[in-house]
Amino acid sequence: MNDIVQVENLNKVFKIGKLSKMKTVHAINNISFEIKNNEILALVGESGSGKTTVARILSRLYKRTSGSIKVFNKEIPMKMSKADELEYRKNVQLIFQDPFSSLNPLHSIYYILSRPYKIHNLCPNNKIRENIINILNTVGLSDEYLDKLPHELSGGQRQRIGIARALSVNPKLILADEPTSMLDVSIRLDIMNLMMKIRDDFNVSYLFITHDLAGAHYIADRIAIMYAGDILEIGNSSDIINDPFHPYTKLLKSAAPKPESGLKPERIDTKGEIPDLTDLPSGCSFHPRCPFASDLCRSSSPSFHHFEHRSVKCHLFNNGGAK
Ligand SMILES: Nc1ncnc2c1ncn2[C@@H]1O[C@H](COP(=O)(O)OP(=O)(O)OP(=O)(O)O)[C@@H](O)[C@H]1O
Repeated sequence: MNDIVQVENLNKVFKIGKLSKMKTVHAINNISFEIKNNEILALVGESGSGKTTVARILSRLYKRTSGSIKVFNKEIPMKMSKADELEYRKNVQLIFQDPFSSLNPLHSIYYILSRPYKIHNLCPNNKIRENIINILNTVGLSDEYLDKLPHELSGGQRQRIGIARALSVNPKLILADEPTSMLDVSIRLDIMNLMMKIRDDFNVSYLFITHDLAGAHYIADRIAIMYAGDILEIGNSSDIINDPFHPYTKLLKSAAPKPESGLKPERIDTKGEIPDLTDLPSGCSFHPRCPFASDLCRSSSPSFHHFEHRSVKCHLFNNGGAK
């Protein structure tokens, strides 16, 4: 499979506060990953681990502090011409978490879905309506929604409109930032199934951001586990869920709430919370919470150890890796 996106040594810091009280938030700390053609990569982690920041950098809503981003093997510069920016946004679309606020309440569904066709000049004006109806059908809605306002739709229907809007420009990559977290449990599966069908029918790749390990297992080919702006384990979904290697992945699995997901609870003893990103701990960022932490973990940052279908950033694997 060819890579759609290659991210290398990505960093993002935010400066917060003023003058002498200014602090540096280390939101993303030197992460690397790739998303392959037709692949769904899930980014999983607790609140504040940096998932949304990654999506915002990839969608160019945030500027990266440093690091390299390649799309189709072409380096994406920090600054782009307007034409290149438009082309980039056509290829890389974002679906938002909140289907209630991501659609302008004053505009009809027709108007909302017509914008991408006009902005990107995708077809003659007299073809827009036909294309919108096709895309509505693709996301499981009919033309009776064209004249409705967003408040007349359910959360699931609104998220379908968000997906239709993203899909209308024929993107190569969709960045889906917790697209199901605000929906009823019964609707979540429908939306994930729709996204998977779209992946197959339109050959798009996704970066799927979620707190929910079970949801990630359901939809994703590979999972990257994020903690304090870093990726601690990345690899094949089934391997990571059925047999997590990193102590933090084990912790996430043990906290996964859904017995019907097939996840077997495996409690590990741990303490504490995600570290202060303005004052990251020395060594491994997870060591203050890790029941297996040694002096080495406190003093030295681990590098990745590579296994057949995954990579793990943990000193426990230094000697080939007893788990
Ligand atoms: N614009 C900003 N200015 C300052 N700090 C920011 C900004 N955006 C994000 N952060 C900080 O960066 C860190 C990562 O935030 P981010 O929203 O990416 O995490 P997340 O994993 O997506 O969390 P959640 O699941 O709650 O959305 C947090 O400490 C957050 O406070």
